[in-house]
Amino acid sequence: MTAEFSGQITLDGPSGTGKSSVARQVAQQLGAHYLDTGAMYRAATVAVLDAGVALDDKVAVARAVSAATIEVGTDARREKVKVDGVDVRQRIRGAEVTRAVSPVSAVPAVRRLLVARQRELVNGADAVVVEGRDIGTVVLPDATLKIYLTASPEVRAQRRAGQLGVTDPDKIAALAADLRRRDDYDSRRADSPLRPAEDAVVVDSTDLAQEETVAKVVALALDAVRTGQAS
Ligand SMILES: Nc1ncnc2c1ncn2[C@@H]1O[C@H](COP(=O)(O)OP(=O)(O)OP(=O)(O)O)[C@@H](O)[C@H]1O
Ligand SMILES: Nc1ccn([C@H]2C[C@H](O)[C@@H](COP(=O)(O)O)O2)c(=O)n1
Repeated sequence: MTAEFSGQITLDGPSGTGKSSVARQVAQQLGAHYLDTGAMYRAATVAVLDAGVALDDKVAVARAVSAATIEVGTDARREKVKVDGVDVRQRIRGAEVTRAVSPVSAVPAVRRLLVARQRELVNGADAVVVEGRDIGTVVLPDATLKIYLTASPEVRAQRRAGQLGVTDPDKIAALAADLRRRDDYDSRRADSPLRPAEDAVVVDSTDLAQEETVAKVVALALDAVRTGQAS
């Protein structure tokens, strides 16, 4: 563990670029807290699905999210995601939630609720790594270091296949289509679309091993603290 870092690191980027894996490891190496904001939108989606409301009924969607108690932890070594006291760590990664999360997260009232919660969770932490889609642009615009993580669509689909143990080429093609569909939705929405912050450092991990990506972000973070700026 390196104890030299204090401040906020944001890690945004498209689906399957490795944000969660990299952010968690960077946080562990820097002794920082870690917040997975995608898990918060996924937990909100569980609440919406369980309320049985139509995904295009924005008022009902926001009401369902507001009525639920969503708990997401910030310990980089122990994942905690609960909805109304129920552990949903596995459920939020399933196909039902993954299909519904983009429309739920595009509802402005849902974003207002969760962004406020995200700021509450990280403010006060001496060191924190926060990953998502709008962290550098909206949630923490004054962060110490902003990273925008990318990788080619082919590599992202292969990584997701490896994560799920999928080898059938047709299924890998379906995973690639799902990544494209989600990125398209997340980048085209009106409220807080996926895009790099103007002052973000773009890290292309296409040809990097995960440990190399982590090492690069850790080096940038320590450099940002030393020089007082991100790049
Ligand atoms: N160079 C690399 N950098 C980051 N992750 C990598 C790398 N190589 C392989 N991976 C793997 O890619 C997979 C996808 O990573 P992860 O789930 O962290 O992505 P993500 O961007 O958080 O995805 P999503 O936005 O869909 O939640 C993981 O199994 C991770 O270990
Ligand atoms: N800051 C964030 C984080 C996530 N989302 C939305 C868009 C994603 O498709 C979905 C799931 O995120 P993942 O777990 O795949 O990182 O949540 C968002 O809009 N803003």
